[in-house]
Amino acid sequence: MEDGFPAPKTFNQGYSLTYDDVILLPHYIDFPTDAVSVSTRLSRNIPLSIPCVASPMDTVSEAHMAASMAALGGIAIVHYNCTSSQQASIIRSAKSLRVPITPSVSFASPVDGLPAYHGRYVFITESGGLPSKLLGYLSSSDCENLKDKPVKIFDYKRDCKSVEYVNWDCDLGKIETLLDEKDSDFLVLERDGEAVNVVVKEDVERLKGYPKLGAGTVGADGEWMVGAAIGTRESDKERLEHLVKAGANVVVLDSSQGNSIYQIEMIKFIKKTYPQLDVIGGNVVTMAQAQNLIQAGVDGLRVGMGSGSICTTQEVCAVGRGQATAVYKVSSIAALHGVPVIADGGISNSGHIVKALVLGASTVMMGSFLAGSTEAPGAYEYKNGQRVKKYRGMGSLEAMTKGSDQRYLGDTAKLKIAQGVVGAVADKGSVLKFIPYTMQAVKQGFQDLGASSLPSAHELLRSGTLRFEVRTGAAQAEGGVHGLISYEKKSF
Ligand SMILES: NC(=O)C1=CN([C@@H]2O[C@H](COP(=O)(O)OP(=O)(O)OC[C@H]3O[C@@H](n4cnc5c(N)ncnc54)[C@H](O)[C@@H]3O)[C@@H](O)[C@H]2O)C=CC1
Ligand SMILES: O=c1[nH]c(=O)c2[nH+]cn([C@@H]3O[C@H](COP(=O)(O)O)[C@@H](O)[C@H]3O)c2[nH]1
Ligand SMILES: [K+]
Repeated sequence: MEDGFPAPKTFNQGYSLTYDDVILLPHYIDFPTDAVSVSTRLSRNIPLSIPCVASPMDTVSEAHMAASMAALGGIAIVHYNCTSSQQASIIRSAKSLRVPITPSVSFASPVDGLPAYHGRYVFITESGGLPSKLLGYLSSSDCENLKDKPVKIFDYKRDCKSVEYVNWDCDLGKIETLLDEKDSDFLVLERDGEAVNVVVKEDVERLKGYPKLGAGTVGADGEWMVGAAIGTRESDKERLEHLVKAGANVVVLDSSQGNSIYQIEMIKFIKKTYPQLDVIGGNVVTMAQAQNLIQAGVDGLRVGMGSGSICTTQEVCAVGRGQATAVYKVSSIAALHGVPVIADGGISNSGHIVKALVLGASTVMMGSFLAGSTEAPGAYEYKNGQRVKKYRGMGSLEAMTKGSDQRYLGDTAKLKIAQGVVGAVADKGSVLKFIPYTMQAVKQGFQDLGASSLPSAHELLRSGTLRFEVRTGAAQAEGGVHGLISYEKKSF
């Protein structure tokens, strides 16, 4: 008596399926939720304690995201829509944020006016950001007094004489004690003579209220592990040299279609030049694409073409694949070679994460899911009364003209075609809070399936014990909230 379909039968019917199209049939529970382990690998040699990766996008992954994802046991891949020295500086900065606090303050350079949105303080630094030399600061009441006046805030700053400095590797407990002892509202963390972070008392209180952090992603040097994205141009070889010097622990070759001569040559170059460095290739969605990159020597594969929330690739180029099918197909071949797979794009809830992992992925890479967090780059704005942050595709016109012109206007292509959009996502608070809750939900999904770990889920998948069904439109509607006049969706 057959009930549900095993994966090969579900995914070999000529349909491009995505997460919402399929549903997993529950199996047998013989362990508690807390017995589920979600520890995994990003690539051959990078272990993670949670399967979460922040996408290499300029509205997602910079220093604070990288430090916080590593503190959670995941990792971020720093984008490369900037100069190589800026990218290297983001990596160094992330590694200096031992306590992953993202301060609710703003930063300005000596030539700046009052920022439109400032938090409790505006800190003036040489570079207008961190790490940099601190030159002075203004409190929110100072800012109120200057409001609507066209001033250079540097002329009105308070000096740093009374500012308390502590070493960058100070832990949270010590920071808290020092704030009390010095009766100060904030402390500046410094490394090699530069301010690397500012910690305000209320941010310490907030951090203490978040779920307890587990094992972070720490490298052999005792610092956070941070990944970096690069392209496949000649100039990316020089960029990589800077990034490796800055301490990048893994490199992602960032392309929508990774099965190219450019990428294969780059993989071979990196494996020869930096044999200790893991290289993740992609993106791929078919077994043949994956096979080529595996043969070239990748240590991990990134899967997804057109599945991202800001992607227009499938519309513009007519190529891509439904993400559930893509993850299943690529993982099937990658597993034979021990190459971990990253399911990239299209994640909008914990159920999607469960599906991606159960279909064979070792991690999920997220853009929109993280872009509204405190840790994502950029300031919050208000749109129709809602607090939002900007989120944009790296193939959007706006992102392309910011830094990656060469990639698009390069040698042959003279006309720019966008493959992404610019948008905004709602404020979600800190990743340090919502990622642990999301992981708890993933563990509950695994428990329902009788999978106590990722390897056990993959074993259930390959043995045909896990059963799938494709949901009709009506079944999908039934699976969501329906039939109510109004409701509030609060997950935790
Ligand atoms: N996952 C997805 O579905 C998609 C992601 N994106 C994102 O947008 C960004 C840009 O993606 P792509 O346009 O695919 O970037 P890309 O850098 O791979 O490709 C841009 C163009 O440069 C060419 N190229 C690359 N290396 C070359 C070399 N050495 N010599 C000559 N030509 C070379 C490529 O063939 C392509 O025409 C990335 O951040 C990517 O992740 C964009 C579209 C889809
Ligand atoms: O077609 C695209 N045009 C773009 O401009 C673009 N920018 C990013 N990406 C890809 O989308 C992933 C993030 O997707 P989510 O927001 O759904 O997490 C990312 O991780 C990328 O794989 C793009 N795809
Ligand atoms: K899309």
